[in-house]
Amino acid sequence: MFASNPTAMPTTASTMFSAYASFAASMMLVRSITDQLIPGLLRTYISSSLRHLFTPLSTTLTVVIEEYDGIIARNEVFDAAELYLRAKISPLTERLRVSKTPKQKAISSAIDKNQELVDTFENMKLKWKFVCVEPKNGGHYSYDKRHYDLSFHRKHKEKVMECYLPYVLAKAKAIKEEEQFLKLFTLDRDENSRGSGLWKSINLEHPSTFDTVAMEPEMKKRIIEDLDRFVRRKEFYKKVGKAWKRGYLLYGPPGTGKSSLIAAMANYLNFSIYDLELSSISSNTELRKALLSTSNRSILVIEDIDCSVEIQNREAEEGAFQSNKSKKMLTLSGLLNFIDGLWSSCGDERIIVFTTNHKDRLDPALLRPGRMDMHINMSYCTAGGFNTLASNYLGIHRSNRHRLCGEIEGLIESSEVTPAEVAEELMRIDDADVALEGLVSLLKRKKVERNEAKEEASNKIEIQYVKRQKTEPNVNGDNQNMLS
Ligand SMILES: Nc1ncnc2c1ncn2[C@@H]1O[C@H](COP(=O)(O)OP(=O)(O)OP(=O)(O)O)[C@@H](O)[C@H]1O
Ligand SMILES: [Mg+2]
Repeated sequence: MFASNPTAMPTTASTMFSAYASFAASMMLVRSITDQLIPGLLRTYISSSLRHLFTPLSTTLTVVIEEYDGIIARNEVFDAAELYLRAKISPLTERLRVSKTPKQKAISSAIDKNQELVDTFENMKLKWKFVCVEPKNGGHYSYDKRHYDLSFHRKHKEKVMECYLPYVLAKAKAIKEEEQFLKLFTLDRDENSRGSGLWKSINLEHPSTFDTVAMEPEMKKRIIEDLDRFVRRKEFYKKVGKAWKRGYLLYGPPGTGKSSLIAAMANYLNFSIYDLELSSISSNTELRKALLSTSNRSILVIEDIDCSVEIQNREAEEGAFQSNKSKKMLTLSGLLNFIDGLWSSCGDERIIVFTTNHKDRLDPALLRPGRMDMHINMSYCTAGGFNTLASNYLGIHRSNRHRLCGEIEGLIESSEVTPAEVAEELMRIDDADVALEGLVSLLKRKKVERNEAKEEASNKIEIQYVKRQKTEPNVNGDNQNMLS
């Protein structure tokens, strides 16, 4: 077409040059306008996003498994990974953390921070990395933030989420059951309310079991049956719309086995213990946080509830409400509300145990029927309790009954001796004759002391009565004089 019209060429070329010149000029204009209108940062973002569009997507997907879900609740996947990975350590790992508790049969190891290991599952390759981030000065956290990075080919995403992670959880559960790793949790706090406020744990190594706790066999049987019924009745609790929880109040003098019984319950049920010291908590909000972050299948223990001054009784609480401190203070109603209300909606298979040396000092609201399902009196040592201790400490059973057992059984209940005192006496020496003779003299001494104390107390009452009679002649109820 061009060839057939030679005159057209110069016109076309000049048109092209002028078109190019005007295009270049417009581009420069656009550029200078964008430079002026779009700030530098946004420009960089747009250009990096555009670049990203044209670079191929990485084939690796990394899942982050943090130790805490939010700030307070433990992430069960993290705990499971910790257990699961112990069995996966390869000879190439460069740094390990090792530990062993008396109850563990073997040394257990875990990868140290920034170490990696590779696992395979159904032809998938999975890379684990343990990461610890130290707290920054002035940051939100005062403790190491720990997490695992789990990396794999992104095409396996569904399989990892639906098969591999559930497999890790199931494996960890099996390892835990096999090792009977019960935990004892306490709040990470000091008396100035410092610390992370999170639960920290050690392995619960308390050797107490229902076989070793000295108490009346009938009472022991009732407790075991109660616990059995509780764990069996998941469906029942659901059907009647009640929270799957059970409360026990253990009361009795020091050294009668309250803490030993709690450990026996934990060992029997395979439940971890959360030991909550109310004095380390300063507000209802903190209490809520602490309780919400406990796990299922656990026993929450609040010892010496009568000593927790702030929550002792409602009057004190009402008084406090008038002061500015009220908002910060831990209140009895905060505690009770939690037990009754919030607790109902937060998890399953929870046991709560209160202990006290003085049941009579507790607020009636705490003792109301329905609040604590079972009140257990941990009394001074009974004949039944003595037989358990004699069997545990000296190997004395019905078949090889010792000649002093009868005398001890006759003396023990009137001596008001605690199982702790009996245990101490029996542990003193290996020789059963000497140990039991020692116990007989302890019981006799205690009995005399007790009678003397009783006599002294009744004398005191008599003296007071006589004194009052002298000052108020009508103290015996004879008010004839007043009437006349
Ligand atoms: N009923 C019991 N059966 C077996 N051992 C016991 C019993 N009571 C006490 N003991 C022995 O005495 C020690 C102290 O008992 P424990 O701590 O269980 O008493 P407690 O009632 O919790 O006391 P406190 O009120 O001071 O907390 C235990 O380690 C255990 O050896
Ligand atoms: Mg105790």
